[in-house]
Amino acid sequence: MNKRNNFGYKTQKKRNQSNKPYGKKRSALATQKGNKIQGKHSTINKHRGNKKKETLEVTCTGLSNEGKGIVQWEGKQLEIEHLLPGETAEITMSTSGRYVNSELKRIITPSKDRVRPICSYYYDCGGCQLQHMNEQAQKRFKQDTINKLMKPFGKPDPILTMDHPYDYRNKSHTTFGLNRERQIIGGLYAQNSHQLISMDRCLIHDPKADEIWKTIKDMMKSFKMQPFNEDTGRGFLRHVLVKVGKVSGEIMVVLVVASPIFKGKNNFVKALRKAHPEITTILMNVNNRDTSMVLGNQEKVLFGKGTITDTLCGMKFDISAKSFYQINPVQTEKLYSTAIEMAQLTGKETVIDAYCGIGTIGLIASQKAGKVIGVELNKDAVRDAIHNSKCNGVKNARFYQGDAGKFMVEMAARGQKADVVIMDPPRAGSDEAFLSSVVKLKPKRVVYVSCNPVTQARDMKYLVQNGYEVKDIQPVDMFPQTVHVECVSQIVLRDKN
Ligand SMILES: C[S@@+](CC[C@H](N)C(=O)[O-])C[C@H]1O[C@@H](n2cnc3c(N)ncnc32)[C@H](O)[C@@H]1O
Repeated sequence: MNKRNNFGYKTQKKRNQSNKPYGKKRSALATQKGNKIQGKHSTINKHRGNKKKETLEVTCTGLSNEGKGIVQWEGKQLEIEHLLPGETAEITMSTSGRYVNSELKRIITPSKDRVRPICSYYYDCGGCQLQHMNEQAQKRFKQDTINKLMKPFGKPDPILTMDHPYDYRNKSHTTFGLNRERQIIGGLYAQNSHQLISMDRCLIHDPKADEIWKTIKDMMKSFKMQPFNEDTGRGFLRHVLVKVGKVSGEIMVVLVVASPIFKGKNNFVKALRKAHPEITTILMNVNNRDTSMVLGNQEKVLFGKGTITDTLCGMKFDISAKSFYQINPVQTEKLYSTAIEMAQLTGKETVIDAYCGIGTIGLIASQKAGKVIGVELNKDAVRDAIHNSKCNGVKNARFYQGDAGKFMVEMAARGQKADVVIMDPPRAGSDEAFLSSVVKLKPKRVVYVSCNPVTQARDMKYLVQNGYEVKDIQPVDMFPQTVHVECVSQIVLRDKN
């Protein structure tokens, strides 16, 4: 058994021993970012000299953007996971060459914001980073993060939080491995690693998804299905992806396998459907590449239509295995309603839905717009968007496959017009090709939806330097218990332009 102190905190040494997949070793350091080295479970700070492991008493002065406690040490700033502002604690510092690994050992004076995490895997998994904070502290942390990043543009509105901040993820993917006793285990990778953490419930997943993958894990032995081992390249089942339509109740199960030869697949599908008659479609996805990407290119429908349908803001959306679909539908409705309100549509406008995924925002906006033009890189998502347009009887929307930046450059070169641009790029944000074309097209309003306010603030700065001003900023908590925060902003063309 691992030892925990009063606050449920385990030491790094104990954590490393838990549920390690057979024969797999935790590797040492990860990537270097500026002057900081990011480690697997702990923050590793660059420092000169060779020192032995030592224990220090420190006081936390604030939180980093990643939710880590900031402490000062010998004139340097260290970031310690799971430490809260105002807390005094013992940390261990171990030096290896030029690198110092600092981590929390014992909390001496706990913060009033500290709670015992309700997930028993919290300190092993790393998928959530804020469960040791109460809800008010999580809310304050996210609001402060957005306020700091958006300071050059004005004061953001209060964050829209979730009433029940658990069970919200409509998509989960589980990985399988063998433990030391060579029994099959299933769970999630620890953050930034391929260390499999055996678990039977993730409190932010839809509970149904966890029941399904556990059934699959229990079926594996009788179907002689081995978990795939990344090191040896042997084994069959790599992951199970489950997507749940929260409103429709439809469920998709994707068996991600290492080889297209799936012996006994009909019996497997029959047994799985018998155990879970609520599953509406089952797919096999073949991923035989040496990659950390979950899904491969080959896909075969084993049962059902191969997609699920869900309802969002009163419209129906078909979702494929590979298409992006927001993972928290309760908060997505708040996000989309805010975005469409910010677009201030009157029924006449030409709206660009850039990075449109399966067309959700554009199709919802089409009810209030003259016409919608959607652009998206993923061809499966574009196919879904076109299908979704037809299913909802939308006549004024067109969707195109391609890079949004290139698409906008071509639009600007052809002298085409757009009144409103709604953009929702991936975490990396947009690019100069896209943003400079927005500046050329001069839409009256840009509504920028983002899951990464750091890149959003960078892109907003470009627009502000090129004729736009920020009118409204609304953070939305789409990912409770984690450090992530969604943000939508309304950016308008300044009068003189
Ligand atoms: C955050 S998702 C937003 C999707 C959609 N707006 C929604 O709310 O469901 C970002 C989307 O951008 C797409 N994407 C990524 N890079 C792109 C690019 N260069 N050009 C166009 N789309 C891109 C991704 O495939 C993904 O569907």
